Amino acid sequence: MRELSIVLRQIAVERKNVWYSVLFGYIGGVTAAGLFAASGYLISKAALIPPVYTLTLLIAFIKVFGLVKAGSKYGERMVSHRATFNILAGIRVRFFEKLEPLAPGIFQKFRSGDLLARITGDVESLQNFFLRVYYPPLVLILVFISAMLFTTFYSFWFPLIFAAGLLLTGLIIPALFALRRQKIEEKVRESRAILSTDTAEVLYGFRDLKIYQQLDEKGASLRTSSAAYIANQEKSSSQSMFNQSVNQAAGLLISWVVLAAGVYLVQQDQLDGVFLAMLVMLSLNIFENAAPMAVLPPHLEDSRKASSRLNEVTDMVPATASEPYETLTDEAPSISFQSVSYTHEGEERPAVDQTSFEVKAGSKTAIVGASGSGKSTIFQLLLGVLRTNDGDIAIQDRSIRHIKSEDIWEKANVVMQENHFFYGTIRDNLQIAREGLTDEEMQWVLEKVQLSRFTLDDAVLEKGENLSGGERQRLAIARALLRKRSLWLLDEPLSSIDNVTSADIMRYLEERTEDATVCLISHQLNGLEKMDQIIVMDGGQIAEKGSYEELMTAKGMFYEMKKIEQEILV
Ligand SMILES: Nc1ncnc2c1ncn2[C@@H]1O[C@H](COP(=O)(O)OP(=O)(O)OP(=O)(O)O)[C@@H](O)[C@H]1O
Repeated sequence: MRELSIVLRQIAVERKNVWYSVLFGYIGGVTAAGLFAASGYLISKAALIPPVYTLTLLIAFIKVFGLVKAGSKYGERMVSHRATFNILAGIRVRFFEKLEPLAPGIFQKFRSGDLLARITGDVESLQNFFLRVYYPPLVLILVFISAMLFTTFYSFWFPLIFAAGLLLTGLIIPALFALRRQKIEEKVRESRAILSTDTAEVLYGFRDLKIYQQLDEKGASLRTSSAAYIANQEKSSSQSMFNQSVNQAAGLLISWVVLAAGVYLVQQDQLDGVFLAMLVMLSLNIFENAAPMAVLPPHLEDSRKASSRLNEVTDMVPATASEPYETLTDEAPSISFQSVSYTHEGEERPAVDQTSFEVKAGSKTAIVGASGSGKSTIFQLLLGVLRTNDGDIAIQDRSIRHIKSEDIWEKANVVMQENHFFYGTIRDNLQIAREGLTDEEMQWVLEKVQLSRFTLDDAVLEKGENLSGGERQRLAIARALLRKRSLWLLDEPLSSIDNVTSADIMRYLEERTEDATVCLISHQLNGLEKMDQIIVMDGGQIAEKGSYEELMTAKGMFYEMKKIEQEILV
């Protein structure tokens, strides 16, 4: 049951609606049984030609039962569904709250399609836990107990038959079917996850698949996984119908037993024959309600599996700061790396290996080096997205272990190689920089990054698909410029922009970041002359560091890189 804690906790929050569901369910069940029983009694009694007022009274009873039954069934549906939607909403919020701190590293463990299947399919399937597993058995047992108590007045045999029937239809038959259902439900879940993963891959990789003419092949594989999911769902539904029908047949059989017992008792003069139809009708009604119990174990199993899959994600321990928490001031920060090492999950070679360097407050540092030398990993460690395996990082002389990542993100302007853009307008994408931005401020900054040909109302498609790589980079810089922060982390922010535009924007950035601490990752070695410090990375380690002049005089790696760049440019 531990795995169901995610849903049980939300049910506890909804306990008022849960109790109402049970109450309305019980009233509905008892009045439905009363309606059937009174109808049976009315038919038998009418055959004996009683006084009219007896029949009138019985008809009035039936009408009242009918009305109360309809009202309470409606009430039960309403509160139980309200509870279910609230429970699902609560689970989704909880799941997202847990997911948020895991977000940067989550894709190392889960594929996005699989994660989507968990967030949508698994959460959705938990609706069956409350609606079919949690409260209906309670209602059923209460109605059965009431019916058994009622029939005790006629003979002790009836409650015994009812109890045996409840055992058969509520426990034995569902348990017998449970195993078969388990297998098919497992297949449904598996095929749903495969379909979701395949769909996400085709959607994300659509353009490349088209260019590499692999779309037909991927499309065919997607159709196969979709057909497998549909087939498994069909099998699951028909099996569920079959199980319910068998349980219903068992219920009818019990009603035959009630009839046979009743006939015997009438013959033995132990029961008035006028009650026979009433008892059979009562039995027919309550065993009809027991039929859905056949699908209870699979729903329970399904909910257990769905919860476990959700727990697999939420049980991941996020890389968080530990107490005592330290907060950063708004001043330009100093940064210090002390023998920092980090190895990405699943990798053997450290991406950053025993790296130490200092960045003075308000200084400008460039990090250069071959592709894969660990430059971006340094930024991720600095932002607290990744936590060091070894060594320590300090910002404003405070260990990053005690600084919440949100605090670092709050203080930093980050422009990465790839930045996310939302579906909407240029304005929507700039407004996330900070609250209260005016159109004038946004237009002004667009001019500064040479995007003045765009208006604030121009559309931006998902992930900025309708913008060129360079335009996306400039829009990301514009967004950062609007934030006005004292720490700038720029990871090749101008790599897709032509040299002239890039030099202009760089000049403007220099002006705007005069007092800020700037760390710039760059493949271009031009324009680094003004940097206070250049760090040259090689295979996760610092090969050399110093000012431009120092490195050029040392004639080391930087000097060689610069020579190669010049040869290429000539
Ligand atoms: N999420 C990840 N999972 C596993 N390995 C990773 C991950 N990200 C980076 N790496 C590995 O870590 C090493 C350093 O990568 P990093 O992105 O820091 O290099 P980089 O110097 O920024 O490269 P580039 O200049 O191409 O951006 C590389 O060998 C890379 O393959």
